[in-house]
Amino acid sequence: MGSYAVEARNLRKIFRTREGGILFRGKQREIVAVNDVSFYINFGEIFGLLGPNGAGKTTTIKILSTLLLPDSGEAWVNGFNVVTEAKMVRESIGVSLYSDRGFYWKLTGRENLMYFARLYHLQRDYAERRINELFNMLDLAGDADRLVEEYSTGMKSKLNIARALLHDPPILFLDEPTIGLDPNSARKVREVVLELKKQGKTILLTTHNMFEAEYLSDRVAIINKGRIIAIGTPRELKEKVSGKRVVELEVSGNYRKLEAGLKGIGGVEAVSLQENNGSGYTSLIRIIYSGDEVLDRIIAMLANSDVKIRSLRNLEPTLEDVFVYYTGERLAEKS
Ligand SMILES: Nc1ncnc2c1ncn2[C@@H]1O[C@H](COP(=O)(O)OP(=O)(O)OP(=O)(O)O)[C@@H](O)[C@H]1O
Repeated sequence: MGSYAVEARNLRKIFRTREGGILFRGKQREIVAVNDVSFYINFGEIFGLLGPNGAGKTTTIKILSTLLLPDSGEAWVNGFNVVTEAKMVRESIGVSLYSDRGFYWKLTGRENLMYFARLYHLQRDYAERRINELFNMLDLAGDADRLVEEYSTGMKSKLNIARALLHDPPILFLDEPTIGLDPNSARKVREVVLELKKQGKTILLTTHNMFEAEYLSDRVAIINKGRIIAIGTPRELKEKVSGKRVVELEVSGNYRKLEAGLKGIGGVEAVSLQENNGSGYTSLIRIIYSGDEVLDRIIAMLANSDVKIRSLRNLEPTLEDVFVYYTGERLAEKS
């Protein structure tokens, strides 16, 4: 446990809620948000937790940040136990949670960071220098003295990351660092993540964007419904689907009726659907298959139905296909 930056062993977290909320006290429901999750992160590594909404990524980060207690299992961060040595864990980490932007809107970006620096008992001189450094690193220098209420989503996200870095922690947890950002801000945040790695930081980031996971991470854990379904370098993960072929068909019409038939074609290994591909009219079917002539059979089946093929693309397998291969579902393609 001492030799890893982060180690999680069989973590499990169950939320118990009541249907209908507080007013209508309905049946109790159990949600296993994190189910037997184990992984380690080496010092200096960027580790991506990739999974769709509700997969358990944020809950895992909250357990590792000491914000939630696990129901069972153990975890260590920087060698410290997240339950029994929570204070030492908190001193070792910087956390940027997607849901928590908690800034004072009527203060400037700089004043906000100064406030948090005081909360961390940072020396004033150090804090002033560090805040300037972070504003420069995040391309926020020009906006440092504007009120946070005037900040765009991207600027608030960057300020959130700056706050996590104030005390220069060796380990960073970034929850969906680029979600909702415009492409330029997202690119900047990715550059900053790589720069932080160069400085020797260990970074755990969550994302539902497979390109981001692949681009940034040394190793990736794919998580779905609370369980880790595969772990490895992006290359190792893609080897699980190497040798297989991937075709993406854009179709219009009622595809659902055909789904079982397509899955039944010999050589078809996984079929997944993304409905209403932006336009609202078409769906994207992604099919992983192996063997010759399988594509001909797929096309023949579609041609004999009332579904119309709008376009067809052969693709190189990606992490998305690893996810599809294991789950038969698609990652939400928002970003
Ligand atoms: N406080 C809570 N009470 C009840 N259920 C919760 C609570 N927090 C999370 N959950 C549930 O636990 C599951 C995992 O949620 P979590 O936020 O960890 O997922 P996630 O992978 O981070 O997804 P997202 O990207 O949507 O945040 C979900 O089903 C969610 O509804």
